[in-house]
Amino acid sequence: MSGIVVVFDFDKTIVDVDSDNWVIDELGFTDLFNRLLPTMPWNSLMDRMMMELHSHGKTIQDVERVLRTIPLHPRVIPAIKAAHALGCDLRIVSDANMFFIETILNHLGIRAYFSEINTNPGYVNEEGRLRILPYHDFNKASHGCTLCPPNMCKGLIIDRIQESISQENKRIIYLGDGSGDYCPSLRLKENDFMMPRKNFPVWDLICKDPSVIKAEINGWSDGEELEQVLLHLINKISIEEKAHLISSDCKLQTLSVSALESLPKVLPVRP
Ligand SMILES: Cc1ncc(C[n+]2csc(CCOP(=O)(O)O)c2C)c(N)n1
Ligand SMILES: [Mg+2]
Repeated sequence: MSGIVVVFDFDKTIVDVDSDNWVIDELGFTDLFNRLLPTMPWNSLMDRMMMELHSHGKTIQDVERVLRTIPLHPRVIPAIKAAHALGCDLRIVSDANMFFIETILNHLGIRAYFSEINTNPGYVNEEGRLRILPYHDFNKASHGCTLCPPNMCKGLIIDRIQESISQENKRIIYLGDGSGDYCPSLRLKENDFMMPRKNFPVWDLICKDPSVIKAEINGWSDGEELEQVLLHLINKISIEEKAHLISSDCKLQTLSVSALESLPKVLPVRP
């Protein structure tokens, strides 16, 4: 395992559209969705829309069927497989939901490449209706971050990932497109990498004042560039890691030589 954790956003990063909009549009519920959007938070609206789909006779199989046709750039899966083969720990942080993400990843045969999926819970209830719940239960307590939507602060999730890897000196590469990916980008450290999708909301937010981002910024436009930039960064970090190992090895050798030199040349003669 390399010393790299790659954190992927899901919608418009791994898949090329918003999975929520894809399901609503493909099943013909766009108008109702647009009418309700001004009245409630996005995450609560998705739960409500799943109820609407169910009461209009749309089944879980209908939802799964449209999820299996979601558009994806052809270089994204090879990029994920290559990063995994190079020993990176791959994780997902997404404001979509577990049911959509797992259905898509299982269909694509890439679920097992990810060690962790952090997203809103999504499950089929006893009536065969999909429930979508908030990642943070904002009715109990607010997560306290003003940059993020009430149901999910991706920055808090990055904090937790950083804590879990802090002993191991690992570095993070974060890929994302949306405004929800701005908060985590502010929490990355000097040795980390931010890969914002060019001309998407997180890119525009970063461009307003790039100096507040401590991580190195590397943009990408589509799946092909995502693959090129990601593999370039992994390669660059691996070379740096090797150089660091060699230099610390040299230091050890120098240390042991000087330790030998400082030893008394002649053993003291016992009286
Ligand atoms: C202006 C505006 N209104 C509402 C939303 C909400 N929204 C749209 S798609 C999506 C899922 C993102 O998943 P992922 O985190 O995987 O990209 C969410 C939460 C938005 N992004 N922008
Ligand atoms: Mg996204």
